[in-house]
Amino acid sequence: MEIKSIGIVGAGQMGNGIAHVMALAGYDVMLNDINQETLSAAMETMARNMDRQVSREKISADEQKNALGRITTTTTLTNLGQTDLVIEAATERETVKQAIFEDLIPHLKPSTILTSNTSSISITRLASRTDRPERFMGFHFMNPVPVMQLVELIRGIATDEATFSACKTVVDRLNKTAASAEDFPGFIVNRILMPMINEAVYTLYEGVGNVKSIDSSMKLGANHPMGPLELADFIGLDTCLAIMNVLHDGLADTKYRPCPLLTKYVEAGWLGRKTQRGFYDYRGETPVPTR
Ligand SMILES: CC(=O)CC(=O)SCCNC(=O)CCNC(=O)[C@H](O)C(C)(C)COP(=O)(O)OP(=O)(O)OC[C@H]1O[C@@H](n2cnc3c(N)ncnc32)[C@H](O)[C@@H]1OP(=O)(O)O
Ligand SMILES: NC(=O)C1=CN([C@@H]2O[C@H](COP(=O)(O)OP(=O)(O)OC[C@H]3O[C@@H](n4cnc5c(N)ncnc54)[C@H](OP(=O)(O)O)[C@@H]3O)[C@@H](O)[C@H]2O)C=CC1
Repeated sequence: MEIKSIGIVGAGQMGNGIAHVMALAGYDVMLNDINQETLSAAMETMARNMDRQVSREKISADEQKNALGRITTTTTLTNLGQTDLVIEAATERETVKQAIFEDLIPHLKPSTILTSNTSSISITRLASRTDRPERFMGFHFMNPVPVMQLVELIRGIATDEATFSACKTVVDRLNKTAASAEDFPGFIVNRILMPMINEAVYTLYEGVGNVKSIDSSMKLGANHPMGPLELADFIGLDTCLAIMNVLHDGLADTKYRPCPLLTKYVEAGWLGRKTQRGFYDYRGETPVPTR
């Protein structure tokens, strides 16, 4: 089945990045969020990110105009029912994702493929609550979506080959690279990346280093493009904590216990860049470490 239209649920940093690349690749995109302001902010972010691509001659002004014209926004979830492929990119909480799929199901075409951009939650469990586990899978983009090359494709226990192949065709059309991962907590990237970030928070918690020395050490000593605490702020500390909890619960091993300092930042509402404060304070000209 050929995918022509794509519904995206959640217009946060991942949702707007996914809409951006899908529209540039020629898909009709319908972007949904519970918040009209979030939808307006997402359209502004996409226009700004495409402006930068035009100024660097990665895309033409016409391509930008056509891509932005292919995106419609809606606060009514059920409007996504007639799209060919739905990518759920709402907050990393299983109850939120389940409620979205439950509300959407009565309005879907029989052929619509359902996917989730979840960073860690069981695809098989999400699929089992829908009417179409064979047409359900994980479609996991990396942040920032317009820049990162990888998309993890995760089959649930019931996902059929036609669904996998339709999603793989979409990844190919985006000129990105698909990696197939089995459905275990955190899949591949976050199974490896998130314990490193959590360990960086323990290194801070135990006073082995401060925010600046930990990030500089990993940038200059291991050639990472961002230090682990800077990266945690970039991903969102709520998302990092949610992923650690899924690893901890799902793999039942104490080595995945979330650092209490990570929990404390999330309890404070210091979620990183998206709330302007996390391991760094972003409210001034340059980011200032908070510890
Ligand atoms: C949590 C999960 O489930 C999975 C995940 O996503 S894990 C997180 C994975 N992501 C990472 O690890 C990112 C690590 N960081 C990096 O790779 C780099 O720091 C970075 C690409 C984000 C920025 O790179 P940089 O060299 O410092 O900045 P800069 O030169 O300004 O930007 C490089 C390019 O990225 C673009 N870019 C940067 N931030 C962007 C953003 N937020 N959105 C869109 N484009 C962006 C720039 O426009 C620039 O594009 P061109 O090459 O086309 O000119
Ligand atoms: N951040 C990252 O680096 C990565 C994240 N992911 C995954 O992508 C998903 C989204 O993460 P991210 O974009 O960072 O998170 P954000 O917090 O930036 O965005 C989530 C968005 O979903 C909205 N939302 C919440 N509930 C609903 C709902 N019922 N219907 C529609 N929209 C809703 C939120 O609205 P409001 O703010 O009003 O609550 C918010 O706008 C998560 O599953 C995350 O694990 C995957 C790869 C990388």
